[in-house]
Amino acid sequence: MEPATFVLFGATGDLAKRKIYPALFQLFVDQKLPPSFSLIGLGRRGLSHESFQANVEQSLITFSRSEVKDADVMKKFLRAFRYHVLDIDRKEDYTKLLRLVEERENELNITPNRMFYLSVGPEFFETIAANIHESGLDSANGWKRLVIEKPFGHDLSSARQLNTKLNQAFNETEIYRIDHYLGKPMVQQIGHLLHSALSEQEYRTRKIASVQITANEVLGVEERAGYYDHAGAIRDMFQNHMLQLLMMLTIELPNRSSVEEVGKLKRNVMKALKPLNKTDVTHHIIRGQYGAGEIQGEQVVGYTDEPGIELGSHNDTFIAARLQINDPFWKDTPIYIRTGKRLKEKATRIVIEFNSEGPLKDLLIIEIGPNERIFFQRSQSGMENSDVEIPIRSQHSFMKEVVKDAYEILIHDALIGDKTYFAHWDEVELSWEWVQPILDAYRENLLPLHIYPAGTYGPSESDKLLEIDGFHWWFDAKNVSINDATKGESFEAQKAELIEL
Ligand SMILES: NC(=O)C1=CN([C@@H]2O[C@H](COP(=O)(O)OP(=O)(O)OC[C@H]3O[C@@H](n4cnc5c(N)ncnc54)[C@H](OP(=O)(O)O)[C@@H]3O)[C@@H](O)[C@H]2O)C=CC1
Ligand SMILES: O=C1O[C@H](COP(=O)(O)O)[C@@H](O)[C@H](O)[C@H]1O
Repeated sequence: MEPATFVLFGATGDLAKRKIYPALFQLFVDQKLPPSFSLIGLGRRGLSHESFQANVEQSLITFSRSEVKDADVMKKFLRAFRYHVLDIDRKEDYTKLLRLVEERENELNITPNRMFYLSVGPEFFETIAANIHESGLDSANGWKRLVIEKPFGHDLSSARQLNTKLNQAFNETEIYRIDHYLGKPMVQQIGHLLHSALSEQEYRTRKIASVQITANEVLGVEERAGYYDHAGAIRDMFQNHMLQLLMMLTIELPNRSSVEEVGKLKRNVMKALKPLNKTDVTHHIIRGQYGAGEIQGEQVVGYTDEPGIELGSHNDTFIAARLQINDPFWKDTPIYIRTGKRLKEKATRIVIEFNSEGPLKDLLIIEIGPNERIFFQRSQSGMENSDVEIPIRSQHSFMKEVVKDAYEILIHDALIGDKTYFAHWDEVELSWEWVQPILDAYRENLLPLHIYPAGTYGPSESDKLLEIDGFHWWFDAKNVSINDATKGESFEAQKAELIEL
């Protein structure tokens, strides 16, 4: 791996502490960082190199998943860390930063490969990219990469404008847009797993009746009111993570696919998605907001009583949607997506329901979080019994190894220059295009805002969205719980057999 300098904007922030430092440390322990690695942390607050290193150490002690918490190993890792005071708007701070970066490159005798990681609010992305360019930080004789956190824009036009600005300093091949769902090991495999799991016959005869993609959260808005109250579930989760899950599920990736192939396949899915207009939205989208309720035995306040939330806010904390992909394979299969905060349980999962006569349904279940697994199950709606799980034995490493954190995978990919599991501009733009009529309908209040009690599965209208098509959400406690699986029949063809992928 080539040597590199990791220039981290927002080095004193929450994401850096909880995710970026632990991921880098794990890569260090696994010997997956470049041998000559240097990190320069940036922020406004004045810190010495030593106190910065001490803060990073503290975050490793609190958040690292590594079993190695040995003081000597940490010290060795922390030796690579320096801190520099920088105000994003002050051009002279970038000139000083350039000097420090060059000094470190000379000390370590490394090629000036520079990775600029923007772990700061999105309002700063344009300014930082422009100042990097003007200061000459981007013009050394090595590679340069820009890693940016979400959200990428606030709507279609702001996303386009942001992209144009970033392109003045970095070209598309140098921009790495993080969507941490794309770093989840199961998500990287889902298209492949789905297509391998379906037998040839099922695949050809198109027996899939429906697809459900769920990302339920127990957490509320927490300390992020300022951001979330202007984003809502639609921008925070749906436009990015949920549509990425849809793309990853419905493309079939050849084994060694290039970044261009992946981008093209994902683009095709988004282009085939039947567009909504403002008036269709009412039939396809359910908007919700949590009220007060009980979560895991504790009373919690409603969204509008959360600290920092605007009085009478109409912001959405839940969205459910019915989508349709107009391509030969998926055209008759409704796809339902839902995500929300303050729901009964944390669960990110995909359920594929197969066509069948009678009450027993054959399901393929792909659990993405909190645990990762994939299995077939025969289930009966509304009953406490459902049947034998047929786990799918996979050769894929994630089934055998400790599951890696998405940030470990994505930071490593960025360091080696692999953009496969980053959001490409075309698909980001197409996602905003699809979502824009919903944003318009929200703004014009064309869609009711359903208040749901915290600790439930969202507004009952989200159930009706499926009921009119003859379906229901699987595995809500009122239907069948995955954990309550008991004995019964299993898929005839796969009975008692593990399925090898
Ligand atoms: N936290 C999370 O779980 C997630 C965050 N994100 C995204 O990551 C990014 C960072 O979020 P998070 O870490 O939570 O934010 P925080 O508010 O915790 O941190 C913001 C960071 O930006 C720095 N900063 C703010 N203003 C300036 C300025 N004018 N000049 C220089 N530095 C500045 C702060 O440093 P200082 O105060 O020292 O100036 C601080 O290090 C955001 O884009 C967010 O949307 C994405 C997914 C999850
Ligand atoms: O990006 C975000 O994701 C988290 C949910 O991520 P997960 O990996 O725990 O499923 C969400 O809580 C947050 O609001 C959002 O910004």
